Amino acid sequence: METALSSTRAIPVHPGLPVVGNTLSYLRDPLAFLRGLQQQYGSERMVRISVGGRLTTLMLKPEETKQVLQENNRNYGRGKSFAILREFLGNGLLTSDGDFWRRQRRLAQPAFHRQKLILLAETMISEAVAWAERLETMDRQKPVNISAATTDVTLRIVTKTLFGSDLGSRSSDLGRALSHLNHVANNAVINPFRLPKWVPTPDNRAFEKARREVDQLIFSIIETRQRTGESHDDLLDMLLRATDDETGEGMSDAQLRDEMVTLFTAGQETTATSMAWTLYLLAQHPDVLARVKAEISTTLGPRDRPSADDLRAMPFLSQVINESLRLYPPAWVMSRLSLGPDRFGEYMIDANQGVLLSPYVLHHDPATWPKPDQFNPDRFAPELMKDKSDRERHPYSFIPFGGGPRLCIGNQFALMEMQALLTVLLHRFDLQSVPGLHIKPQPLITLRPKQAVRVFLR
Ligand code: HEM
Repeated sequence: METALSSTRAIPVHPGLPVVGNTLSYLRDPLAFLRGLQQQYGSERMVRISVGGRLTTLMLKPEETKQVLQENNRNYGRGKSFAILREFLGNGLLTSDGDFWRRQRRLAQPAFHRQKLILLAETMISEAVAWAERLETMDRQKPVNISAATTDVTLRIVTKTLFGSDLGSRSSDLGRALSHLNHVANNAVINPFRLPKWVPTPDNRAFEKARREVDQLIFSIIETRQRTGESHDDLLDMLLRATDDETGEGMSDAQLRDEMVTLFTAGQETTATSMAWTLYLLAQHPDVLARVKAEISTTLGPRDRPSADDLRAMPFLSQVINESLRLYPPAWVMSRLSLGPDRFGEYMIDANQGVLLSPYVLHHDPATWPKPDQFNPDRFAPELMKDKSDRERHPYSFIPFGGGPRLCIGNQFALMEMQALLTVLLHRFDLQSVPGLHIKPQPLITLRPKQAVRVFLR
């Protein structure tokens, strides 16, 4: 014990201003701030920063990130930063912790197995085709707002794959109500002056109204399903029928509501944003675009509509998606709270400490990713998966979907959706950039393009 203590070294602390610490630098430009820390403290592997009155340890390397997310994951909980999300997601997979989370994850996991996802692939492909047809009716001389277009199509896909296609007019009501709730919640999360939810501010009232509307719709859909007993190939059905192997119990209606809203929220904006970034990058890199289009053409041959098998048979398309997720990971930071002490070599993190993990920082580490700002999908070619010293890249140097037991449950879903949309769109259209358009990332809850992405579809 004595040896362990004597070999402990203090984690470096980034100097800041009295009282506010590093809050202003962080708020001014979070991405530049985090990358600056990586440059300055990378060799120390972690650094302490003080943001919003709380000391947090930022992990700068894959090994320590892996320890938090995987090796010692039971030592880390969600912490306070998830409180606002919990207000509208309830106690769903994203916001719950401990044994409750473990049970929910066990129940939900089978719905995301590969074979089950294949059933959803057909819905994704049909929606992709309908999307391309809608885009075909637009004026080709004008640039298309691709951010709005990807929001629209991902909303349709997530509503259909979660709640099925038998909703009729309730489908668009539900899509609208959920995205409204999402929008209101986004504002709440980024508003530092938000008053407690019991104060009837316009924002709080809008939030309550949106939540009531979503709840009414979801509970009525669940009730119809239970009453008719009809079977559907959608996620709601899979979750309705899920029972815990250990206890034989299923989910309550309230829990189902929380999981459905969670899946919708976690799955829609992330995928829409990644799609917009990918199309932006492709429009800026005609050489890469030509290679993807050639791969799609060879795979599809004379067919217009891809099959689920086609989607998995295009390695270069997957490389492009990975490289886009590397440059612009929608979940750019993830936070945790330590439950007990944890040792990292010479460093010690005590109980009750904030820990920040950042896919964005890891994805831009020049030690692993030479010229990290360059878009180069060949980095993901199997023979090139090496770091600067020609070693295999550490698996945690690329974590757009997180890692360990809390790895994104929808990762395969999201990749399949992106593959379907990109395949159909790029097969039908030629993509061209709008001259002079250079878009910076804006780190909100997700890492969004700062302005709408516009491209020519010809
Ligand atoms: C490009 C798209 C996506 C990205 C980049 C992404 C990223 C992530 C990340 C990084 C986490 C881990 C968060 C943490 O550990 O703190 C996560 C968790 C989660 N994601 Fe995704 N996600 C995407 C799409 C989806 C989709 C399509 C769904 C559902 C249909 C989904 C559902 C979830 C859920 C439920 C969790 C919580 C899992 C748990 O803690 O057990 N995500 N996602």
